[in-house]
Amino acid sequence: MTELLSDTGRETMLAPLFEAGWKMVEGRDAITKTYEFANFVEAFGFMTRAALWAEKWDHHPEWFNVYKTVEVTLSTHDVGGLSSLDAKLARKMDQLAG
Ligand SMILES: C[C@H](O)[C@H](O)[C@H]1CNC2=NC(N)=NC(=O)C2=N1
Repeated sequence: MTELLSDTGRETMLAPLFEAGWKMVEGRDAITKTYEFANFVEAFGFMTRAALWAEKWDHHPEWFNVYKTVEVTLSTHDVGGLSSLDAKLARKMDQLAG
C-alpha cells in the first residue's frame, strides 16, 4: 500500500532530487522539474520513454510540453501527496533525460 513519505523518507529520498534540479511545488506536496531538450522530437521522445515506465509502474506524471521543454510535476493522487513512487519516477526521468 503506497503511503505518504515520512519526514526521514523525505530527507533521504528527496535531497538527491533537489540536487538534480527538482523543487517542491508551492503550496502542494509535489515536486517539479522543467527539462529543456534540443528540439521537439527529443522532448517528445523523452515523454514517450517516460510514459512506458509510468505505465509499467502504474504511476503517472502531470506534465506540460511546449516545443522543446517538458514541465513535470509528480505527486501521488491516491495518498494526496509525495510517496516513494514519485521519487522513483523522478530518478527514472532524470536517467531518461540523459
Ligand atoms: C487505478 C490506478 O492504479 C491508480 O489510479 C494509479 C494510476 N496512476 C497514478 N499516478 C499518480 N501520480 N498517482 C496515483 O495515485 C496513481 N494511481
